[in-house]
Amino acid sequence: MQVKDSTTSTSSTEERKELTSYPQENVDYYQKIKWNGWGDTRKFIHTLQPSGTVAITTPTVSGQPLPSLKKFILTELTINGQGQTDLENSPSLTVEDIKLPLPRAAPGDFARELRAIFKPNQVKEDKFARLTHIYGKSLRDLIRLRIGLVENAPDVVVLPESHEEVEKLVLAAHRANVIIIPYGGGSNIVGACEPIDQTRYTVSLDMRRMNKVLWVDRREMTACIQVGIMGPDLERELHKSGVSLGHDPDSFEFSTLGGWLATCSSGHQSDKYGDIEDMCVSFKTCTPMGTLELRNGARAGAGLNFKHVILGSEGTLGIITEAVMKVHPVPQAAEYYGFLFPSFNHAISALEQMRRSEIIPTMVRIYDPDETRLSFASKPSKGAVSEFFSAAVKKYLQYIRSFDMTQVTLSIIGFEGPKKQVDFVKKSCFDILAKNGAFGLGTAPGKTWAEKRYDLPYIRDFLLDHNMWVDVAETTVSYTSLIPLWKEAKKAFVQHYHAKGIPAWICAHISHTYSNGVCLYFIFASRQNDEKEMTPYIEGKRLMCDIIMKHGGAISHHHGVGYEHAPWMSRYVTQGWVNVYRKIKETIDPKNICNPRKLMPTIEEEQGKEN
Ligand SMILES: Cc1cc2nc3c(=O)[nH]c(=O)nc-3n(C[C@H](O)[C@H](O)[C@H](O)COP(=O)(O)OP(=O)(O)OC[C@H]3O[C@@H](n4cnc5c(N)ncnc54)[C@H](O)[C@@H]3O)c2cc1C
Repeated sequence: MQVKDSTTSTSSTEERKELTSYPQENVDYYQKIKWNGWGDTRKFIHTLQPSGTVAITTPTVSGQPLPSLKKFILTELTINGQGQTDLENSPSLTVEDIKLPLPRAAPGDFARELRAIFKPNQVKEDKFARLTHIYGKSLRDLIRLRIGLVENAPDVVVLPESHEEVEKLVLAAHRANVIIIPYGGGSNIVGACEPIDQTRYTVSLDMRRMNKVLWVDRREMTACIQVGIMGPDLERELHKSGVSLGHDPDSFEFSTLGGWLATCSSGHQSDKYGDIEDMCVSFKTCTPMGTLELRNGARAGAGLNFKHVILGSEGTLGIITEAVMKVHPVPQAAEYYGFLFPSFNHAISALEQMRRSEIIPTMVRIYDPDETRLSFASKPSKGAVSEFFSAAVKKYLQYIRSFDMTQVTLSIIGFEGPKKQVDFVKKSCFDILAKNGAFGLGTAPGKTWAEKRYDLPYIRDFLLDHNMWVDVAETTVSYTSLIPLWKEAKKAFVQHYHAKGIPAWICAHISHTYSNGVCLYFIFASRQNDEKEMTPYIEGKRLMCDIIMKHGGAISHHHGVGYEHAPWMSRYVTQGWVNVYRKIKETIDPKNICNPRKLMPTIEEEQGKEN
């Protein structure tokens, strides 16, 4: 093993600079995204104002107060009502404070081959480029960046612009035994892009310059797309031809088509348009054994569907460069409504009835009572009239409809498609909702949800700035196991931390629905200790995964595996399939250069010899 020196590598001032404003053309995405937090460097900054109120700055509003958020945090993150009286400060280190390991020397002819394949501005070796391609956006990643815990880094970041360049690079890397880690938006939260092998020269392959829609076929309703394209760019380009992909994950603004395919991603409207694997027709994958392609076509019954060997393979079998995706017309109507139910059970009962009726909305999100309260507490004040209306609704529900206000459950339900279809589906669903005690809030909450749907993750940065942490766990679970899992996970999580004298808070929502189950998504929070130790957090995450497995849930519905979930994979897919995967990997990538030590545990890890 090579011994690393912890000195910083050199870089030009221009490349090291984090951008806080960027009208410039030709700025790469990694320079526009927060290196130690979520999202765009220019917007969605939560701050604590001198008055003590939390405020948010967005591209359009500066310092908009969120009057209830601080009180909510201080009263909810407690043990038996006892907790902090004010928020503490825990600032992050700066880029300059962080020391990266020195880059390893490129083996053999590899450096010369890189220069032959790529233009100089496609190959970055500066500190900022290397630093921003080490981690994804998991809590563990952000904490390590904020405290400067960096043990390994890619030696070079390469930004390809075509399939042919990737093809040549992979073959050169195979010859030289160089590791390649594909990097899309870097939005994964499972350690999927992190270089773990410290012995070999490592390339982070940033796909985001491969961002073109190559063609749209309006007859077959398909589009061929370079997979480094980010969500908003993709939809903007498709809309020019009157079509849409309809894939809208919470990370939409900062993730790529390639990342979605490689992690089996799922978007808000998956109930109608399907998950990413349903939308995908074919793609090209550059592997050390050459490029693997699939035929286009509506469907094939000729043997195994090899599409599924690559989908979800998280860069461990090769690099996806271009994909043919199904598209659909930009919806004529898109209507989103808010409802309040007397309880989580009432909302689930309505959902099951809608599913059984086979007339289903485009999206159903159901927030449990704790997340309902978080949702209301994170809102900006809308003024006196709106506040009066909210108070009146509350009184009506409490005294006329006999709602127990501690159990109120918010749901956002959306309908998209041709207007006639939307009206038909809406009518059927509204009848079912009414029979299950739902109180309609109209389109205002739906509109707010649609406008703010990408904003919630920014709160995590604010919590980290104030010595707290928040993380998530999600799963697919059957209707039968849904409530038992929800109850046990919430109770066990809080008990686990309280037993150690640490405050804890947990909520959940249903984010995707199927005829045989749902995606149940937990959000949980606690306080950091002064040393920023990750053990307490990792214990909580393990606890959640174990409970999910106990109730027959999937180890992930849409966040993927990386190395975070790899320890559960033998139990989840069973050992037989782990062995099959290993044989496929050996065949396609015999030197293990493609994103090693992700997705499945190594034999040594299984035998407990490595962590
Ligand atoms: C705030 C937040 C919200 C999120 N919400 C959702 C959600 O609603 N739905 C959802 O599905 N996920 C969600 N995620 C998880 C994450 O956004 C998804 O896993 C996403 O698909 C990752 O895409 P990416 O482009 O960022 O990929 P990256 O994070 O860059 O990479 C993910 C994995 O894919 C591999 N990879 C990337 N590009 C390629 C390629 N071209 N060829 C081969 N392998 C490749 C990488 O090597 C890595 O293993 C969320 C994450 C965050 C932080």
